Amino acid sequence: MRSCETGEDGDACRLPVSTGALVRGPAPATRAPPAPPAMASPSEAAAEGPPRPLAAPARSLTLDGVRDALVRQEDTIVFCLIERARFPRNAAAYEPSFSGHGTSLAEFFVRRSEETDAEVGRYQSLEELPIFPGSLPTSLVPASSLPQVLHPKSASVNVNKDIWEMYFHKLLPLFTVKGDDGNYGATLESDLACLQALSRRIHCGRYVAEVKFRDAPQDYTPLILAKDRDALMKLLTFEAVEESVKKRVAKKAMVFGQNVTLDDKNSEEDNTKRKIDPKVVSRLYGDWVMPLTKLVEVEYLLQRLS
Ligand SMILES: C=C(O[C@@H]1C=C(C(=O)O)C=C[C@H]1O)C(=O)O
Repeated sequence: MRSCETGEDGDACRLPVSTGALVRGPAPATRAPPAPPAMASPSEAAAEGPPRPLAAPARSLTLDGVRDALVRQEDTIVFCLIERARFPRNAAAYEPSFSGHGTSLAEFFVRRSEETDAEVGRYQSLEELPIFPGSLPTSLVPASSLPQVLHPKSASVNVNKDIWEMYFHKLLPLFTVKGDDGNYGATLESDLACLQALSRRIHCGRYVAEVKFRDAPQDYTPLILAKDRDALMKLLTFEAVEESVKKRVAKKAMVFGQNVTLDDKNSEEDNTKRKIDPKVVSRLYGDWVMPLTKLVEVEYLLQRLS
């Protein structure tokens, strides 16, 4: 876990074990020759490496349980954004090539971090999906056999490329101030924490889709067979839930981002200076996090019967 965790419970942003959270499979593909800097497309990413075999469905997976996990992950995401907002934009870290390298410093850092993560077994958990899955080393940690709940083919849905584009090109300019303090290492560390938190949340869409399918196979099956994306999207959408999510994350940004002081006189004034704008967090969810979660749900369902 990275530095933006709230502290008291390092594993609390995960799905509870009863929902099949600690889902593991064998390590991803062994290291390939040095990969080109271009990112894999979501479909390429899904295609890379053998599908990880999954065991029999856990009976305890419920929509309420997965939604509870999503609520808890909101805390992690808001704290991660607050951490990143401590640094200015530091745009030089994202420029296409640095010191003769074919990638940005950001991409270089994420690729190297993911190699280490792969070696320590991070991606044996199906809740963790790499952003650059193409050339990862094998895990040094033996895979353990924990309950596995996702459908093997659908489990590899990976929209990390879209998350990367959204984060760097749309979101970052909305919550960081222009400027450059040269502190690129810490900045990128906190970017990666944001990306991983967003990725975990958005790919929870696979668990949501699995539970929705199991709850109503008679509704989903004909739409899956007809490959009717629009109808699937309509069926899995709950607008009232989405409205509550947007309101709750804005409130969390307001509460977590306030300056807490012991001085009653100053506290009201300080509270107007938030560490992150609640409207940005609400927009992040409304415009990107929830649509991408639903895209994951649809993609998962389309492969659910194969
Ligand atoms: C995740 C779900 O599916 C959809 C996506 C939501 C989200 O990303 O928060 C909320 C409601 C649904 O429209 C769900 O039903 O809980």
